[in-house]
Amino acid sequence: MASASRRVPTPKNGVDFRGKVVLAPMVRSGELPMRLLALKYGADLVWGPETVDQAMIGTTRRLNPHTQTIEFTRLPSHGAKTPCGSQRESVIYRIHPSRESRNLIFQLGTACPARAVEAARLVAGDVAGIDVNAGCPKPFSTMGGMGAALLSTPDKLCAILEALVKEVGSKYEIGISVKIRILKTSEETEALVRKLCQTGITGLTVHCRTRPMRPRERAIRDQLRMIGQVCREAGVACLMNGDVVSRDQAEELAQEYGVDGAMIATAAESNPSCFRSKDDGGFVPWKDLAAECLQAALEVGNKFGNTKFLLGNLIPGKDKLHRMVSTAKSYREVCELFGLAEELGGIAREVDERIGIVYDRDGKNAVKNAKLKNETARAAGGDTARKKPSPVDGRSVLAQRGAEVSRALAVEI
Ligand SMILES: Cc1cc2nc3c(=O)[nH]c(=O)nc-3n(C[C@H](O)[C@H](O)[C@H](O)COP(=O)(O)O)c2cc1C
Repeated sequence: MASASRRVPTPKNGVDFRGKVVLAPMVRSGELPMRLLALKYGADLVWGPETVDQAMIGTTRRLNPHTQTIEFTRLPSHGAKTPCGSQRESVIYRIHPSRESRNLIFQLGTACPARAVEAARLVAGDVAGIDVNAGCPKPFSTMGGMGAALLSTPDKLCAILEALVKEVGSKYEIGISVKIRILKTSEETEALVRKLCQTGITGLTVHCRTRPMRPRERAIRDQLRMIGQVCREAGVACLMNGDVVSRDQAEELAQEYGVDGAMIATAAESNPSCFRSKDDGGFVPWKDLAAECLQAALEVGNKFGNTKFLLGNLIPGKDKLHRMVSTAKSYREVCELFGLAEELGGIAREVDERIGIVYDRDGKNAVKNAKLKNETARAAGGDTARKKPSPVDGRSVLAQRGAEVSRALAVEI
């Protein structure tokens, strides 16, 4: 891959993007289990999903003793309480310090330098870099002046990056970077990239689509060489993004266009082993990846709904397991569908319990969010709280279904 003549030095606790093939920031798809899988299969760095500054500000950082993860949690913003006065905290961001911190880039959604700094300071000690999202075209992002809207307000974008470099990058010795889209003309993009490279950032990722382009439209690479050149002159590492599907292809493209590395999104969403080169073993079958994803989700106590979403990306839509997983009501049920009840049943039961899912006599789900429901019932003088979940009798319907499915699919674990 291309080497720079002049380089913005890599901060002590940061990472150099040069020579790297990395997992893209993806809301929902880039949660912790997927990042761990991508790292396992050779991603050099992983971006977390965009997190809006205001969502981070006001969170509490704590170590979860069950999972050894760092969680940034907050109480629901509406302030509503259960009748007994307690509130359920939601996890806004979760990091596995020993398995990913040194390779994790936190991506911020922001439109304000002061708020960006306040939010970034909360995670700066736990990550290798802070990235600003200046490429998301979705209305929820652009309406607040964030994401791709920042491409139309380059002075604001530069002010945000400069504030982050000064107040967060230098103090925590990590890199600050930005992810942009290409603009309509090469001249416009060049002017923007030159400006951004003067802010003190260490890296820039360019998604080779313009703001109005849909994800299915092919990425446009004809501005890439110029962007790589401008970044190289300024000593800023440049990653390309858009329609990159594997490590081998990423390395070829980076060489061809004179950029420092590549970022992969949708190809990694459906197969995170795309980061492994052919020589090292190449792509892994989806059944193995789905089972590994489930295991990682249990280990880190991932939100159940998100785990089903991640599995839904890995399991082909036409496979009947896809639908069965999507209607599953507990981790234990998913383990049985995969024929993994023996290996993972114990931890699945534990995690289900922690997230408030209990089973009824038949081994089916009894109550979702049982803790909350029990609290409500207790406060209202009801008796739901006294009912304990019964152990599963014999061979449950779920177990039978799981065994059938895993036989049919010959899931090899
Ligand atoms: C499910 C999903 C979520 C995404 N979320 C983000 C995000 O949080 N921040 C961001 O900068 N881009 C986000 N993107 C865009 C990707 O990072 C990437 O730029 C885009 O998908 C193009 O890369 P690809 O052609 O490899 O898919 C998202 C894309 C997908 C598919």
